[in-house]
Order: sequence, then C-alpha cells, then structure tokens
Amino acid sequence: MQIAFDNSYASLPDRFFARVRPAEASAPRLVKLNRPLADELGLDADWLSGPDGVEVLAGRRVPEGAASIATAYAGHQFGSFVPQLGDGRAILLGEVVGRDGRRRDLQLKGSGRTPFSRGGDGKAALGPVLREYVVSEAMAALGIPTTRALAAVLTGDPVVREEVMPGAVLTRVASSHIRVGTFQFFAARGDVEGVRLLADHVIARHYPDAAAAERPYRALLDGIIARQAALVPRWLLVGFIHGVMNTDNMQVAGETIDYGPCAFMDEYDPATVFSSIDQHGRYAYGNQPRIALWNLTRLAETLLPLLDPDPDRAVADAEDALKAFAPSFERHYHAGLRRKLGLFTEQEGDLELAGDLLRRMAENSADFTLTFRHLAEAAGPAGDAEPVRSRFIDPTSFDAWAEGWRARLAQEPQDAETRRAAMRAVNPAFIPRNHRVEAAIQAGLRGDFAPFEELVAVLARPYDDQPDYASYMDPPEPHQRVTRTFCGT
Ligand SMILES: Nc1ncnc2c1ncn2[C@@H]1O[C@H](COP(=O)(O)OP(=O)(O)OP(=O)(O)O)[C@@H](O)[C@H]1O
Repeated sequence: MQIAFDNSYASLPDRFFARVRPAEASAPRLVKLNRPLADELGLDADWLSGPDGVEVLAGRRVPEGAASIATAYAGHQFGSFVPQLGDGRAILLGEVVGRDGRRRDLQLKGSGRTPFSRGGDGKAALGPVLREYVVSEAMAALGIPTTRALAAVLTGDPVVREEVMPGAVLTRVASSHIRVGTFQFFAARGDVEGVRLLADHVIARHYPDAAAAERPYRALLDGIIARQAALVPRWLLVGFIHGVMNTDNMQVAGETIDYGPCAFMDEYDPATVFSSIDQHGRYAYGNQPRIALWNLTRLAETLLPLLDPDPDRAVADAEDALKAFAPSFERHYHAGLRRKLGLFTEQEGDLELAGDLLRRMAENSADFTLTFRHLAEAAGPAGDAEPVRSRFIDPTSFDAWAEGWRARLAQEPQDAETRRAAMRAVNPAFIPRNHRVEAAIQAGLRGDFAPFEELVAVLARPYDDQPDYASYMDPPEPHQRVTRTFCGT
C-alpha cells in the first residue's frame, strides 16, 4: 500500500525547512499501532503493522510521495529567546487527508539527526515515547484538542542518556506542527515575507474564516488567541500540567503539543510543578493561563508588520486582540467549573462556591480527580457523600461546603439522575496517573508491554465506570509518588 500524501508545507520556500532522511533503524519492531486512528486517517492498519509499514514507522524506509522534512522554528524557552531550534529529532513525513476530510501531519519523532539537532543525537528513548503515547491518547479520549499517537516502534538501536536506553520512534499526528516559535523564526530574522507566507498558510489550513475577514491577519490573531483561551481551561479542568509551555510548544491550531515533562495533578495544589527542569515554577499548574497569554503576546509581536504599516497602530491593534484572552479564558473556565459541580444554569455566587471548594481541597490535600468524580454520588438528599468526603483530611470541611452546594443544586431544573449522568460525563474517573505511567514505562523497559497496553485501553474510556480496572483510579501510595518528571529527550 502507498500512503496518499498530500503535502502543503513542503511547497513553502526552502528556508522553511530542511530536506532530510530519517536515520536507519537497525531492527525495527512495532510496540503499538493505534488502529482506530489509522482508520480515521484512511491508512491501512494491517499494512502499517506489517514489515513494510513498520520500516516506514521506524524511519528505515521513506515512502513514495513523502515530504521528509525537518521544519525550522525558534522559541522562547523558559523566557529566553533561542532564534533557532527546529525539528532536531523529528521528521515530517508528510500530510494526509483523512476520511473526515481533515488534513493531518504524520511526523516521526526520534528518527535521527537533522540540521537542527545542534548537539543532540536526534533520537528518543523508549520511556518518553511510551509516555507521549499514553498521555496524548488519554487527552484525546478526554476530549481535549491534542496531537495524537499513531504508533510507537523500537528502532533496535541504543540511545545514550543517563543510562543506555532502547531507542524508539513515535509517529505523531497533528493538524499541523506549526508553533508560535515558527512565526518567531521568521520575525527574528526580519523576514516579514516569511511571516506573511506562514500566516497565509496557517489561515488557509486552520482558520479559513479569517481569509474572508476584512482584516485576515487580525482575524488570524484573534482565532489563535480564542483557541488557546479555550484549550488552557480544558487542561485546568482535568488537572493537567503541560510542564514546558515554551513558545515552541504552543501549536497555532490550538492542539496540546509536546508531552515531555507533563503530568496530571493528584492532590489539588495550584503551585504544583512536575518538570525536573522547571526550577522556578514558571509552568506550574496555576500559572498556565498567564503563560499562555505571555506566549500569545510573543506571537502578536511577530504579526505586527502584517497588522498595520503604522507601528503604533499595529501595537494598539495587537493589544486590543490580546485583551480578549482573559475574558474568553474565564468564560470557558467558569463554564467548565459549573459543569463539574453539576450546575447547568448560571447564578451569582456559583464561582465563589467553586472557589471555596478548590480552597478546601487544597487545604485538605484532596485528590483533584476523585473529588470531582465522587461529587456526582454526593448530589441529592439521599446521596452518598462518603466517597468524596473521605478525600479530605478533615471531612467536615467538605460537609460545610456541601451544605451550600446542595442548596444551590436544589435550584437546578434537572432531576437527580440527569444531573448525575451529566456530572460523570465531565468529571473523568481515569486519568494517566503518574505512578501508573511510570509503572507501564518500567515494564516496557523490561520488555513487558502488557501494562502499557492495559493502561492505554483503560484511558481510552475515561468517563466510564470500569469496575474491573477500578484500581487505576487510585491515587499513588506514598511510596509510588512521582514528584518530578523527566524532560522527554
Ligand atoms: N535528542 C535530541 N536531539 C536533537 N535535538 C533535540 C533532542 N531533543 C530535543 N531536541 C530539540 O530541542 C528543542 C526543544 O526540545 P523539546 O523537548 O521541547 O522538543 P521535543 O520534545 O523534541 O519536540 P516537540 O516539541 O516537537 O514535541 C527542539 O528543537 C528539539 O527538536
């Protein structure tokens, strides 16, 4: 079978990318193919999991029609600007148009050196590949815009990190891999034409409505801001911490990208940081909205010459666009919080009620996911509050809050059963708990992929009761706690 590539990014000028060939994997072996995603993309899953397909997924064979490019980008990393980053360990195989008519990139991550590798080896170790597979697919199942994982393969070659690890390649699927940092790459060089070509490409590909707008580039900026203002609250509402929100990790179509040091919070604490490289908590859970706006401001700076030939007017225009972020973020976040509490109408005092719960959760080291999941059971006069109150060090703190909450629920129009179902549809039972992800990785490193398979399967149904897998809901025991995640290289 051939993959029907339909490449558009590769037809941009040469300075947008480098043409490269992936490194030859010496003994490719499939760890996992995401069959439903392959089907969605119109790819033949049987062929992909056969010897020829696995050679493609490992980068050993470049299929006919592939673009095979490494894209150029820059980025602010922890606040410092790096004018040239680029795909140092990833190759964009090409674009395919799926059964749903959506265009998606197929990218091999960990497929060897490129002209952007700087000092790196261009490779990925098995651990981070499994981690990105599990967490990105879990995010997709939670309904959060994200890049996807099509496959994980072992290359058969070692990767030298702190220890020698098995090398692996992740096939990543994204609506594109264009980042805020891609715009910065051209802007930093004073290449306004490059910024314009990129903006036109992004409009055509991700924001077609902007093309018809009176001022397409302003509409593009508005669109990107709106999607980030919708995305980041989705993270907060499930306790997700991206961990490395550098501008090269903010994708302009609004999908979560780069699952290096990310993690889901267990106990609720807005200051939570997992990334071993985030010494100052820049990317802590509660800082994510602020950082998103900071990144969007960097994006707006790159677009200034396109917004208005007059620099002062361009700045005023960009500032005007950026002003929309905070109210838009809050609208999404507050609506999400209401839904999590089972409030489907809007009343004054709702946000104070939600804020009060979060404060009590923080004071009582309550597990974020389980507190919300078990709230559904506690709703209603005959509800069972024990599962949720037992999440609190001092359960009476929950009781005190629940009094006001029940009084508020009494003003909602739904019957208890409808509300219960609605709450369970927004409060997941299963998230990729760090200790579970770690355990699956450790087993994988020993050659046992059964725990990884099981974890992926459980996380594909995050909102369902899965009694056979109830232990996957459990927070870590003290000895299982993961406090730091490795930056995924
Ligand atoms: N082993 C490596 N060899 C070469 N370059 C690397 C390696 N690891 C990371 N890089 C490069 O360092 C930069 C920042 O790395 P980061 O960890 O944010 O990205 P990544 O996880 O490799 O990629 P992505 O953002 O596409 O998920 C990127 O330009 C990336 O390509």
